[in-house]
Amino acid sequence: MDPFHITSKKVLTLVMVIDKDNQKILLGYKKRGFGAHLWNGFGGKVEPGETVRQGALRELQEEAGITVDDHKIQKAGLLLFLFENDPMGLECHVYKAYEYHGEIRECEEMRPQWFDIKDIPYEQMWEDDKIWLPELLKGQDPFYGRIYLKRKPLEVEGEEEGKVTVAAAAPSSTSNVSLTMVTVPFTTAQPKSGPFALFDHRLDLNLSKIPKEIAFDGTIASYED
Ligand SMILES: CNc1ncnc2c1ncn2[C@@H]1O[C@H](COP(=O)(O)OP(=O)(O)OP(=O)(O)O)[C@@H](O)[C@H]1O
Repeated sequence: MDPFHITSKKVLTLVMVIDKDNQKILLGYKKRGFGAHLWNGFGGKVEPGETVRQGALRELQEEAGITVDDHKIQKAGLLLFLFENDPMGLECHVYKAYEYHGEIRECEEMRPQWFDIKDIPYEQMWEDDKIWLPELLKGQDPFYGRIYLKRKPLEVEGEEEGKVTVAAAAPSSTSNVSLTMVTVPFTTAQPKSGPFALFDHRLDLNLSKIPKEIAFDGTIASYED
């Protein structure tokens, strides 16, 4: 049995806000939940009754306090995250925006901060971000990626430098009930890049050749712009 076979998916969004003039990117430090203690774009689960784009705009507003005009948020890609021995995949719709309204502010889930594009903290981000984010920044989008992840062992060797409370990866991905908060040590030797390690990936930079409906693993991803 293929350990990466999925039978269902959750639909998620991820918005990257970029200041082209100053060559900066807005990232948020996730304070709790799935991906806690990692820097990432802003996003979350699409709620019933909203389009993927509406979900992306809502999450950006909730997590960073800012809004983007509907026509100014551009689809940058579609990523399918597959976790070993987890039948639930995550279909992540990635957007980019170069303009926004409002004041950036912190909330109880995310702490936003601008980073120089040349100093993106990839070592404290999901390991897959370093696969696709450089392509987005180079304008090599839209892309379609399949990202295979394996749970990291919780035990770490080496000198202990600190403790971090993370959501231990339980089989059901983002479902809150399946996450257990545990405190694990981290060291300088261990990248603080979350509970999953990148196992394999395929990134296709030629999304325009892929039909609007992409069939994979017996399910259909709707690709809206
Ligand atoms: C596996 N590799 C990954 N690489 C890069 N980004 C990843 C990711 N896996 C999940 N993400 C993003 O992390 C956020 C989780 O969102 P998440 O907190 O679960 O959603 P939401 O805010 O709805 O949750 P609440 O239930 O309200 O806490 C969401 O933007 C999603 O796109």
